[in-house]
Amino acid sequence: MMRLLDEARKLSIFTAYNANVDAIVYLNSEIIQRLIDEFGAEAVKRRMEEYPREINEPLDFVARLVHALKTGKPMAVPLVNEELQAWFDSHFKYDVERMGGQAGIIANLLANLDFRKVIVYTPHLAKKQAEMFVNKPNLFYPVVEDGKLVLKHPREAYREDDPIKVNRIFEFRAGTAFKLGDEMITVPYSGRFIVSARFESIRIYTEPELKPFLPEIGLGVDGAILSGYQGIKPRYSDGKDANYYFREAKKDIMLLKREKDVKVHLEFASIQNRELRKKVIYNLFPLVDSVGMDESEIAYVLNALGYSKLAERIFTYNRIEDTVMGGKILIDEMNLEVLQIHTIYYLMYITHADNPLSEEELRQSLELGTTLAAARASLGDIRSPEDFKVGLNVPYNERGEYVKLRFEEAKRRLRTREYKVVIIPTRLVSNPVSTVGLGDTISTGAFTSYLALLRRKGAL
Ligand SMILES: Nc1ncnc2c1ncn2[C@@H]1O[C@H](COP(=O)(O)OP(=O)(O)O)[C@@H](O)[C@H]1O
Ligand SMILES: O=P(O)(O)OC[C@H]1O[C@](O)(CO)[C@@H](O)[C@@H]1O
Ligand SMILES: [Mg+2]
Repeated sequence: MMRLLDEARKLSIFTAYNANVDAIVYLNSEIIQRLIDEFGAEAVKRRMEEYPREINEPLDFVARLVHALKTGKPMAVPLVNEELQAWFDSHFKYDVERMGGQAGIIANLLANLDFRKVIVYTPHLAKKQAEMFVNKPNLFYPVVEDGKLVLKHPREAYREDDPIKVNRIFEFRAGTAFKLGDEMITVPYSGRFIVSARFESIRIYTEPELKPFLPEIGLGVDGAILSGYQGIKPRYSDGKDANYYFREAKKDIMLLKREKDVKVHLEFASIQNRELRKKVIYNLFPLVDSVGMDESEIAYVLNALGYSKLAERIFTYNRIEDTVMGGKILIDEMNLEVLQIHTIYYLMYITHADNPLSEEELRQSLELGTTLAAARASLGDIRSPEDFKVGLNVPYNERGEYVKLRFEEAKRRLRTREYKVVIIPTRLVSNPVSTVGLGDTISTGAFTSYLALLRRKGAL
C-alpha cells in the first residue's frame, strides 16, 4: 500500500474550481432540540413533507436538516437568500473554520502528501481563502503575467477584492437522539449536512485570460480533478445562465486535453435542482474519464436519468445489488472509463471489461482511498505522507464480511461479464474528528492510485 502511495506521489495533478470556508458546527441533542422547539415540531414536519430544495428561510433549513438526521444521509442544500447568513451566525457558534470545497480540500491533501506538483485553480481567491491553502512548495496557483503562464503559491496570488464563500457544515453523529413531537429519532449514521452558499457573486468558470493556457496546464500534469459544477445557478442577473457556464465548462475540459489526453476525474456533489443535475450529467460526464460520487448522489443521478424506482431503492436500502445495477447503467450510458462510488460501508469501482487494470489492481486502488479517508477521519487532517499509516490501523467496518458476501451474490445474479466490478469494505473510524471532505479524500486516493497503476502498466 505504501509503495502504491509512493508511486502516486510522483504524479502532478491539476484541480479546480471550488474552494470555500467550511464553518463547522458539531451537532448534539440539545442544539437539535432547541431548533425544533423554536419552530414547533408540527411546522417542521409539515415543511419536511414539502421537502424544500433551497433554503429561503430558517424553517427550510431546519426541515432539511432533520430529514438528513433521520435518514443519516450526507446531504447538501443551497442557501440562496443572502440575508439568512446573519440568522445562521446568530444561532450557531462555529466550532472550527477550515478549507472546504472539493478543489481546496484536494489541493491541500495532495500538497501535504508531497505529490510532485499540485496546481489548484479557483476563479475567486480572497486573502482569507488563500491563507487556508497549506504552505507547501509543491502547491501552485496559475496566473497570467506579461502574456505568460506563471505558477505561484496561492498565498502569493490572492486578489484583495475577491468575494469569499462560507458554507455552513453540520456534523452529526450516529446515536444522537432527539424528539420530533411524539416521535423519538436516533441518528442512524454519522455524516454531514451542508448549507451551500449559492450567491450571485460566486461563479464557476475559468477567467478568460487564463483560458488559453489550459492546454499548457494539461500538458504539464498527469491528471486533473474537477468539481464545483454543483455551484452553477440556473441564471444570473447579468443575463448569463447555466447553459452558458456549462458550455464554457465543456470547453475547459477539451482545452485541458488538447495537447495530451490527460485523464480527468469529475467529483460529483449533491445537486438539488433536477434540471441542473441533468446538465452536469449530460454535458460533462461524456467528456471526462472518471467520476466519483456517494450513495445519495448515485440515487439522485439515476433519478435524473429516469430510473426513479432504482434510485428510490438505493436511497432507502443502499443495497449492493442495486448500486451495481445503477453503476452499470451509468458507465454504459455515459461511456465512462471508470466510475467510483463511496458509501458508508463499501467502495465500488465499475469499469468496462477491457480496462487495463486487473480486478486485484482496482481493489488496491480503492484500498488506498479508504485508508487515506480513515487517516483523515482519525486525525482531522493529513499533514504528511507519514499520516497515511494511521489509516492502516483502522479496522474494516463491522459489516465488512457481509458486504463481500452480498457482493458475490449480486455478481452471480447480475450479468457483469461486460464489466469489471470490484468492491471493498470501508475502514470506518468510530469517532471521526469530522466527516466533511472524506469523500473527496477517497476519490483523490482512488483516482491518483488508479493513474499510478496505469503508469506501472505503461498505459499512462
Ligand atoms: N467515520 C468514518 N471513517 C472513515 N470513512 C468515513 C467515515 N464516515 C464517512 N466515511 C467515508 O466518507 C464518505 C463520505 O463521502 P461524501 O458523502 O462524498 O462526503 P464529502 O462530499 O463531504 O467528502 C462515505 O461514503 C464513507 O466512505
Ligand atoms: O457545493 P459547494 O458549495 O461548492 O460546496 C462543496 C462542499 O463539499 C465539500 O467540498 C465536501 O465534499 C465541502 O467542503 C464543501 O462545503
Ligand atoms: Mg462528496
